[in-house]
Amino acid sequence: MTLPFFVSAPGKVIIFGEHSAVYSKPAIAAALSLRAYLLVTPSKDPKKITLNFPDVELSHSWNKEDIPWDEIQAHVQFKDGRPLATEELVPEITNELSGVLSDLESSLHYVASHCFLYMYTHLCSKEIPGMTFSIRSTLPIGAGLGSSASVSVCLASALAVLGGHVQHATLHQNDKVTKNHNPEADFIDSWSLIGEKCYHGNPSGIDNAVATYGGAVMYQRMKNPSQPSVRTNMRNLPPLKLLLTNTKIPRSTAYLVGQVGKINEKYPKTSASILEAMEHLANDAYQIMTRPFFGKEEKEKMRELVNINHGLLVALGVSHPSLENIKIISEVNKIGATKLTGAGGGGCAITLVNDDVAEETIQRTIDEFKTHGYETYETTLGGKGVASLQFDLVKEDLRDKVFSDEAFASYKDRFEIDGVLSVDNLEGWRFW
Ligand SMILES: Nc1ncnc2c1ncn2[C@@H]1O[C@H](COP(=O)(O)OP(=O)(O)O)[C@@H](O)[C@H]1O
Ligand SMILES: C[C@@](O)(CCOP(=O)(O)O)CC(=O)O
Ligand SMILES: [Mg+2]
Repeated sequence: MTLPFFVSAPGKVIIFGEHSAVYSKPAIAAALSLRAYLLVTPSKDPKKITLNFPDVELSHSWNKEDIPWDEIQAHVQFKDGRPLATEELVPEITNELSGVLSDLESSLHYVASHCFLYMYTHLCSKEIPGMTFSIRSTLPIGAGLGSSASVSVCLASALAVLGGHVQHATLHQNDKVTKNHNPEADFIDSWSLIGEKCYHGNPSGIDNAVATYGGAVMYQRMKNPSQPSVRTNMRNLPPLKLLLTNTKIPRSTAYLVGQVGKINEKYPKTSASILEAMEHLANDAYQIMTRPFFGKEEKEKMRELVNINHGLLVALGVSHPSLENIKIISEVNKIGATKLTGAGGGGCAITLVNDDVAEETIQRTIDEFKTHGYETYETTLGGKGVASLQFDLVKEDLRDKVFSDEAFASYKDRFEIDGVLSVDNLEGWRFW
């Protein structure tokens, strides 16, 4: 195995169907140009595994020998010689890992480390020398844009490569269009869902699917968890002008998904009707978005559906005053239709901007958002999926800088990270 190397995966925006996706209803989402990057370098001490996750202020090392490899691997299931991503996390493994995790005090650090070790102990083995795993992301964290899934996909792909289950990515972006059957990406997707299970408990799988394959999809989890989810690529995403605005109100997806679960238990019939409405809405949106002609009438319907979807999410109790404020401001300025995106409770909102709005009005609205402390992102939809960057594929004069742990840790913001590493600009990135 040649070290160092990078992997990278995008965040996502759910256009229709968050939360209902967990209940096996269809949802539509697209990958973003904002991404997570994971750098894997050899550890100075080959017995040590180190995590450097500065975005969440986590820096932690383990001695590889302290991991109960034999006890854990006794529970690992295999299929075709590769570790199998199970339907549920195996409680015995989580229990074995708790001993190695006992010195992590914050629950955020515990969850992130558990996620790493759970995948590491399945996909790698004690024979593989120690390494340092450093993650930086251009995505806001805990804001509804799938930062957890992009990290899960990065970890799944890097660990699958290290364990020898998957080869490094080889495709140039344009080759991808012709590739319909992709077992390596499927393996990464299945393991990143395990990562999402470590973060959320009950993920639908839409976030990690989008982070793995990129582009835009209509996604539906099956009611029977042993059946594979249905993923329909939406190759020709209509030209949607979207504003993505972050309230910066922190929230946890696991908590919000749990709250919707409680409403579902308390008022099963009422909640079933809301979820069914979301199902019809996502199907209607899919029909409209895939029409050969996407004109004024289609755009108007999309805006109506955005408003209805937001209303249904409010009914499930996952909005927040700041999200309502973004909705009010965009309506007062008549720039378009707004809904929350992702788990809600804070985090981000999307605004589907009307065609005829003057650029000046959009800018004025963004400035008004700013006065409330909100941040609006310029990003494109339909971003590229999971990718790897091998040392040898980068131009010789750039290698030392690109693959330096110190340089990677020193980038001040997302612009500096993308300035060096962007999958669109740096030569050498390959896609699975
Ligand atoms: N850059 C990062 N470095 C390390 N961990 C991260 C990073 N980005 C996300 N995570 C993990 O994902 C969690 C946030 O996931 P979640 O609550 O699902 O929000 P979202 O996926 O909407 O951003 C964080 O608490 C952290 O454990
Ligand atoms: C609420 C949900 O539909 C999306 C969660 O997205 P995020 O973690 O808030 O980015 C949950 C899921 O689909 O797993
Ligand atoms: Mg998440």
